[in-house]
Amino acid sequence: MDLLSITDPSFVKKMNVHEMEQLSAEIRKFLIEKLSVTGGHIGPNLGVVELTVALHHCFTSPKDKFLWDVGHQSYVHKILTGRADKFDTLRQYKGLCGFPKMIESEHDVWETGHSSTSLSAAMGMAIARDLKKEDSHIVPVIGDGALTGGMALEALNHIGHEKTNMIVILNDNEMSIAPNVGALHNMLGRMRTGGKYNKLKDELEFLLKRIPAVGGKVASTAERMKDSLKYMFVPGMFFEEFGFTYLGPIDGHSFDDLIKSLEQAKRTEGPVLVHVITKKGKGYKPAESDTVGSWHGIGPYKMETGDIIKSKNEPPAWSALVSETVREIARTDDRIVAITPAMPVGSKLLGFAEEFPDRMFDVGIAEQHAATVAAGLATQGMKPFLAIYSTFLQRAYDQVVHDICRPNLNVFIGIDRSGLVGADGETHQGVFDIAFLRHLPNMVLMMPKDENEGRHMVNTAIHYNDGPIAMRFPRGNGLGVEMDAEMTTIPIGSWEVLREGTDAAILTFGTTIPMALEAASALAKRGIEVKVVNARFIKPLDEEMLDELLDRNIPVLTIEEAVLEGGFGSAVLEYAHESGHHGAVIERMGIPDQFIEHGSVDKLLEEIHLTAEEAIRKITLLVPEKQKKRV
Ligand SMILES: Cc1ncc(C[n+]2csc(CCOP(=O)(O)OP(=O)(O)O)c2C)c(N)n1
Ligand SMILES: CC(=O)[C@@H](O)[C@H](O)COP(=O)(O)O
Ligand SMILES: [Mg+2]
Repeated sequence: MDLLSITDPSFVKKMNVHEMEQLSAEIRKFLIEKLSVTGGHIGPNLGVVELTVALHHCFTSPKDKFLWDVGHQSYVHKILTGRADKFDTLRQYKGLCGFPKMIESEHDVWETGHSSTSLSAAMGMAIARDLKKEDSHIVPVIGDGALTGGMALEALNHIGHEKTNMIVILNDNEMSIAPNVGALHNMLGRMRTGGKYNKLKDELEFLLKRIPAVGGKVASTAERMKDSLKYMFVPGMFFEEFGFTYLGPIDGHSFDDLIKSLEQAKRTEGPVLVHVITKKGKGYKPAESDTVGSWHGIGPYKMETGDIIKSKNEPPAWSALVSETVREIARTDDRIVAITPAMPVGSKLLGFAEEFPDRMFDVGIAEQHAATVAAGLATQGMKPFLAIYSTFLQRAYDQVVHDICRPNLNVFIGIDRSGLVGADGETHQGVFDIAFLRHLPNMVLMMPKDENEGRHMVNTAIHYNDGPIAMRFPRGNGLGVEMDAEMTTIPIGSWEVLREGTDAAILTFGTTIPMALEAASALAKRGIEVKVVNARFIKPLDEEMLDELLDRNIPVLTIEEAVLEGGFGSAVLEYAHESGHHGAVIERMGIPDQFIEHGSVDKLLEEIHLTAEEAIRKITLLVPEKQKKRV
C-alpha cells in the first residue's frame, strides 16, 4: 500500500496477519530509505515495526492511549497515524519531530525524549480514566534500557499497589544505546530463556504421571510446587511480585504471538506486563548486526552498504577529546574513575573502559544514581569523572546539590552536549545547566573556547581538589586548533582577553566566541573598538577583570548559548549591582524564555538572533556617540 496515503490507523484493525506482514515490509523499506537521507533513530524503529502494527491492530488509538518511552522509536506509529509524507523533514527545522509531539497528532498522547517517564504518565492517565469512569486501555511501551531508569521502578511500585488496569509493553531487545547493563537486564535475560520453564514443567509432569501408583500423587505435589518450580527457573517473577500479570516472553516479530498476547492482556484485570522480545535494527543488516550501539541514532548513510556519510578529516568530537584526555591522565592517576549513565558510546568512553575496565562504570539510565556514586567515590579520595549530557544532568539536580556541592566533594562533571544540540530538539537542548548550577555554593563551572583549552581545563579539573568542578562542552566537533604539547592548569576564575578594545566589551565563552570576534572585527571597521573576553569561568567570575571593565564605564554585552534567565549574563548583572556599579550599561544575548525546537543549530541560532549581526546591532546602539560621528 502507499504509506503516504494513510490518514489514520483504523485500516490496520481490518488487516489479517499476511497483510500486516506485507505492511511491515513496506514500512521497513520506507524507514531504511528515508533515514539514509535524514538520519535518525533507525535501529530502535526497525525493531518495533511488527509491535507497533500489532498495537494499532488490537487497540483503537487515540481512545486507547499509546505512550512511547524515550519516544525515539515512534516513527512507525507516526507513519501509521498519517505522517509518512513528512519523513523528508524528520528532525529538521519546522519539520517532523523525532519524538512524540502532541501538536503533530491526536495519536501522540504523551511527549517523551527523556527516558523512563511513560509508566508514571500512564498511571496518571489511568487514574484520570477511572475517576472519570471512562473505558479505554492505557498502553505504555517501555524498552529494557528505559526500565533501568529509577522512575520506572517508582511507577511499577505504585501501579502494582493500586492494581490499576494498564497494559505495559516491555520492548526487550537486550540493548540500551549500547548493550544493556544491570541486574534487571540479567534477570530479563533469564526470563527470555524462561520460556523453557513451561516446556520443562510439562515434560516433568508427563514423566511423573507415567510412574505407576505414586506418579500421580507426585505429579500433583509437583503441580502444587509449580510456583517454587517457577521461582527456580524464572527468577523471582519480578513483575508478578509487583502485582502485574506477566505475559511472555513472546516473539515481537510474530503477529500470531503478538495478537494472541495483546488480546489476552485486554481481557486481564489489573496491571499486565507483556514481555516482547525484539531485535534492534531488524531487517537491515548493518543495523541488525550492530552490537556496539552505532546504529541506535545515526546520520545519513549509504543504503546499499551501510557506510556512514561523513565529511572528511573532521576535528575530534568534543566527547572524544574530553574522555581521551581523562584516559591519558588516568594512566598516571589511579584515583580517576569514569561513570556514565548509559551513554558510553555518546560520551566516547569505550577506550577508557578498554584500558581501565575496573574504573569505568555504565550504571544504566540512572543519572541520579550516577551522581551519588561519584559523590561516594569522592568521599574515599577517588577522583570521579561523571560524564553526562547537559540535558540528562537535569535528572540529577538534587544529587548534585545534596550529595556533591553541600559536602563539597571533589567530583569532576563533564557536561557534554551543552548548548543547542539541534536535531533532538526541545527535550535535548543543553541550555539549562548554567542556570541550575551557577547558584550552587562550592560549584566551579567553566567552558573552554576550543579543544586545546579543553585539554588544559580537563587537566585543571582533575587536579582541582577544593570541591566540585564542572566543564561544559558542546555536541559535535572541535575547531581543529593546534594542540599544545604539554597540558597545563588554568587558574580558577581567570578570564582571557582575546581582543583589546576601548569602546565596549563582549564577555562570552565556548561556542559563541567566534561569533563575538566576528562582530568585533565588523565593528572595528566602523571605528568601534570592542574588547572581547573569553569568560571561560562562569563561576567564579573574574571579578578583578570585571571591576576593571565596569570602572571604565564602557558598555558590556554578555553572550551565551544558554538560557538568559539565571545564566551568565544574570551573574554579571548581579555582580555589577552588588559591587556598586549601579550605572553599568549591560546587555545580554542568549536563549530566550522558551523551549527551542529541533533543527540545525545554525538555523536555531538565527531564529533566536544569537548572531554576529545582533551583537553588532546591540553594540552600535550601546555606543551612540560613535554612531553619530559616522553620519
Ligand atoms: C533520562 C535519559 N537518559 C538517557 C537517555 C539517552 N537514551 C536515549 S535512548 C536510550 C536507550 C534506551 O534503551 P531502550 O529503552 O531499551 O530502547 P531501545 O533503543 O532499545 O528501543 C538512552 C540511554 C535519555 N533519552 N533519557
Ligand atoms: C534518544 C536519545 O536520547 C539519544 O539517542 C540521543 O538522541 C543521543 O544524542 P546524541 O546523538 O547527541 O548522542
Ligand atoms: Mg532496548
